[in-house]
Amino acid sequence: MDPSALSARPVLVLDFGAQYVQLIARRVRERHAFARIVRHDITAERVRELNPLAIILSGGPKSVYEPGAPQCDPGLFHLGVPVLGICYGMQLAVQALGGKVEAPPAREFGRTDCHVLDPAEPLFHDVPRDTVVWMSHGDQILDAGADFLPLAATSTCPIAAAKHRTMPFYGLQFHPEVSHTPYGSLILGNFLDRICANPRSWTMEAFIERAVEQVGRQVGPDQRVVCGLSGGVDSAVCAALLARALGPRVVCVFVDTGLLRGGERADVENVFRSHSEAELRVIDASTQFLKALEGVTDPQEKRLRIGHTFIDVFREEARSIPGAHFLAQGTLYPDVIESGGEPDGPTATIKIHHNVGGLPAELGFELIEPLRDLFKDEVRRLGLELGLPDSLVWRHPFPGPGLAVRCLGEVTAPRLEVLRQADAIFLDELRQAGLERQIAQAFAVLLPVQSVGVMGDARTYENVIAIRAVETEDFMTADWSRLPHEVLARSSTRIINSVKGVNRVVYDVTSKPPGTIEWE
Ligand SMILES: Nc1ncnc2c1ncn2[C@@H]1O[C@H](COP(=O)(O)OP(=O)(O)OP(=O)(O)O)[C@@H](O)[C@H]1O
Ligand SMILES: O=c1[nH]c(=O)c2[nH+]cn([C@@H]3O[C@H](COP(=O)(O)O)[C@@H](O)[C@H]3O)c2[nH]1
Ligand SMILES: NC(=O)CC[C@H](N)C(=O)O
Ligand SMILES: [Mg+2]
Repeated sequence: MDPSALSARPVLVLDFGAQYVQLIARRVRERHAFARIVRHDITAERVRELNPLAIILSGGPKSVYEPGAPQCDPGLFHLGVPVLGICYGMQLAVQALGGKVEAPPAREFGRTDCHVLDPAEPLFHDVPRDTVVWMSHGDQILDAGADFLPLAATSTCPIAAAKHRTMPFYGLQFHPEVSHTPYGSLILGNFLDRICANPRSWTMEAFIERAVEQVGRQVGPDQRVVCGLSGGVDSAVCAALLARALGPRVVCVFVDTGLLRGGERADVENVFRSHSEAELRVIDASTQFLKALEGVTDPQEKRLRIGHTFIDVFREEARSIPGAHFLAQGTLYPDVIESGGEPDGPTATIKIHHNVGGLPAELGFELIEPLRDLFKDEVRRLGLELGLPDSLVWRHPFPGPGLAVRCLGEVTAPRLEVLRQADAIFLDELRQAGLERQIAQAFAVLLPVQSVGVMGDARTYENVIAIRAVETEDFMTADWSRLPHEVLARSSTRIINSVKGVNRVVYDVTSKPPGTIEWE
């Protein structure tokens, strides 16, 4: 299925390496326009094919005049599509269109007072003339040339915003996407609504309609869909959408990988049967997964093998489902971006998500991934819209590769058991402290190192468990939770006292970035 077929005309966000490029995409979506992040060197020809509503050029760490600084196809400026350049993006466009960019003596970082020059300018509609913006730049536009009209200024940056006099190009030296620019979201909204005539069609109701129609068209009346169901919110929402489109032609398959948490299998069965009438098959493939992981310690290799084993299991099961040509998965936008290698997507591979980069070349199925364009918070809103219970919609995510990517080093049954016990205790402590909803995801990790301890007057040399709790909405960025010390203390004591083979517990205080949520 064409991944963008379900979506409205996109706002393409060209990624020049900005730390929070996803934030731009999310802000655009909050304004009911469909944002897609693409590589900075996407060709003007490809952009024309994608028929975008607008183009946004992101910020970036380089200086536009440096050799090797990332460029964009200059043809973009002549497509007649409105372009908004943010920081690096503005500097790049102004340089490409005849202006001059340099590093002035004073750099600007953080909150800055900004003066809007013309209150009638649509980009600044309803924005106070004197406002605060968030700056983060060492370079700025020294001379925009005769073709640009300055729109705003700060005390050291005379061209804090500008527009081209004849082409639909707008530039902002400051960052409208961060919450420290109080009117930033409004400015982005003005760009979309007043300059791009945004039809505001990116809503979850409209999404459901389009998705149901698209899936109904794709799957013939005698064909059936195998839907990988994990108990997580993504696959539950995916299954609910498919059930709406196809009724009993959806068969949900839950795979017990042997990499699940304690009690997970029974939980998933209970929850699913209580809210869905679709068929559910539960398959125990734990031996197969453990065998595939034997001797493997490299994180990417683990993910690849897990992705392949999932497909083997789905294929085997599909043999007993007549007309099962399709495999549906609850793949989300972050899974796709982080796996890298998407045709138009940004290039860096962070990790191979088992359900994207981990798939074998010969799948044997046509994939259906109706959530492939959505962020997690959007999937949750979709779930609520589809009538799924709160308890399911707000479940913490659990990755398909499961405990395998939290069992650092080799994955063996005894090591998994140590991890499973420690994880259950930590989650139980969080539940008892009433912290579950405020935390986005929490888990234990078994490290491949041993440390010295003393227990009952005797020396020990045993495993280390790391515990991790993070807060985030979209799982693209995250901060570690400031858990109360008592909760950490109780978790640590209980884990060491009751899990055999563990003598030390540490708490992970790394945000994302620079860390990722999982350790592998
Ligand atoms: N144990 C499993 N059995 C069958 N399919 C699975 C299993 N684990 C993962 N999948 C498939 O892989 C997809 C991606 O997994 P992922 O963990 O990202 O999503 P999820 O489990 O649906 O939601 P969440 O992110 O909330 O855990 C799932 O939507 C599902 O289709
Ligand atoms: O189904 C999945 N297959 C995977 O291969 C995978 N890797 C990470 N995750 C989950 O994605 C979110 C972001 O995780 P990271 O910050 O570790 O990339 C977190 O919620 C992770 O648990 C995965 N889910
Ligand atoms: N945040 C940015 O985009 C910075 C752009 C450029 N590197 C500068 O310092 O001005
Ligand atoms: Mg999951």
